Amino acid sequence: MCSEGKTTPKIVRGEGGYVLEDVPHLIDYLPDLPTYPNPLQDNPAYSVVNQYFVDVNDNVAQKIVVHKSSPRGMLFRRAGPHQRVCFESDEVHACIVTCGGLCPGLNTAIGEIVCGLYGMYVVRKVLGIEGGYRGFYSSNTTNLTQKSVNDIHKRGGTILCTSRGGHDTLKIVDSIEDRGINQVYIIGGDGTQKGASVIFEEIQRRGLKVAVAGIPKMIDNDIVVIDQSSGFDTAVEEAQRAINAAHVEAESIENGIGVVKLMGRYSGFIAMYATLASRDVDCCLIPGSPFRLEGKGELLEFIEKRLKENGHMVIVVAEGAGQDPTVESMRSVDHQDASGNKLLLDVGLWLSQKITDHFTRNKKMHINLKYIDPTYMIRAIPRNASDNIYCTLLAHSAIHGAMAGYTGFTVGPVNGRHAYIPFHRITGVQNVVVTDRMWARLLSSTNQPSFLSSKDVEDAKKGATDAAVGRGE
Ligand SMILES: Nc1ncnc2c1ncn2[C@@H]1O[C@H](COP(=O)(O)OP(=O)(O)OP(=O)(O)O)[C@@H](O)[C@H]1O
Ligand SMILES: O=P(O)(O)OC[C@H]1O[C@](O)(CO)[C@@H](O)[C@@H]1O
Ligand SMILES: [Mg+2]
Repeated sequence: MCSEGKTTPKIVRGEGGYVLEDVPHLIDYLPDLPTYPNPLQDNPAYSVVNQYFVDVNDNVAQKIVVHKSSPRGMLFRRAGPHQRVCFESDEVHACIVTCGGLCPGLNTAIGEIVCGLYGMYVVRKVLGIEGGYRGFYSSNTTNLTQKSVNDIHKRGGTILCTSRGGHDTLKIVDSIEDRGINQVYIIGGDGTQKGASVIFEEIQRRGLKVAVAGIPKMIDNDIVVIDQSSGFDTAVEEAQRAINAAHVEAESIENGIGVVKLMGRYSGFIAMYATLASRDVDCCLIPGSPFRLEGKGELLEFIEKRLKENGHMVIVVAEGAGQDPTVESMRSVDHQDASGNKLLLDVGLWLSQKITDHFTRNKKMHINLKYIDPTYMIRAIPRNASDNIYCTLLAHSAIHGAMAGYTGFTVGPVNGRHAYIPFHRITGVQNVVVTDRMWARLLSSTNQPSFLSSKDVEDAKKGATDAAVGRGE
């Protein structure tokens, strides 16, 4: 595995505090590249729409809440079809790969890249790389056609299969070069985008006319800059079913406790949003907001209090929660998956055991605890309607960008508008739940204590500032 790319940021400054963080373009290292009229101008569907093409000077602002005296913030290039493209239709040989964990909407993204290339740009050569990054050099490939992807958007998973690890940059780029591929569409999470970044670096170093486009997917919502990652909405919706079940079980028995563990290795977005959406949850625990079990005002005391008040309670715990020293014992510190991600032991099981032990030990109350772990169920399902449309737009934006010659970018919505974001802006830092207004809404909705000491509050505030700096805000 290589480290992230070292591309120098392409910053364009103008009057009035204008700062564009542009994405690389093939012309940056292939200055004589010819351009062609975009075939969309003759497409009966698109030619009737006013202003279908984006202006090359259209930008999207990262910061939309500004202060009178504060800097205006960074701009990104607006995504969309351009009047001129850098590829002729019959010269395009595209490939698509899916990497990392599953996520609802992967098949939509694959299908829409294929159909978009065929339908909008009259491309006829699209290759599916099977089994993630290692598939470039060790697996089969499959020819993708509009017919072969016809109804895959209705299915969960990825028809191309996926994997962790196996990112061998040189072998991957050799394979791209040997096969004559000139557009690479890479669908995956934060790790995948890091991998895409180093592939782009190597392609640029070799001076190849190959556009590399990243399409972000991940249920954890841990990619910075973009508003929200695709698949997240579906995962939150599916998590409701587990929370409902926990609630029904808990309220139907004396002193019932339902514990639901939701995915989120480093970030607690699924847990936080699923809790806010449900309103049946009494307590939500996420990474970044430490809690302790024993002691005044701590978790076990709160559970006892809530049971006395309501007779039942529901706890949602993100899988990455409980990483502070108090619960250090449950962490498998030395273990990593093939991609280098930290492997955790089951915080839900650990917590359930601790709660049960506590109430058995002090004999004050007989509790009935049910532990529900819907882990893979929330990501192995087909995408919902909104993620389907979202993935369609991501795929189309990626195609338009690659056809226009942009490269080394991830596409995604920034304040509601799709933009091209240079890889390095999203690979350096991970998106985590900042204990800000949304977290305050959650605390107020569940009426749980924050479990934070004054030192924790200080640390959280510092963490929030650092995270904002990391996100470039
Ligand atoms: N720093 C890196 N450099 C090169 N490749 C990387 C890097 N980090 C991760 N990768 C590769 O990216 C692929 C996916 O990474 P990972 O397993 O972390 O999933 P992800 O894309 O973050 O998705 P998710 O976390 O949502 O499951 C793997 O094949 C991994 O080898
Ligand atoms: O078991 P796997 O496939 O490695 O996936 C588990 C991980 O996937 C994620 O959902 C990211 O896709 C993490 O939250 C979780 O830790
Ligand atoms: Mg990841």
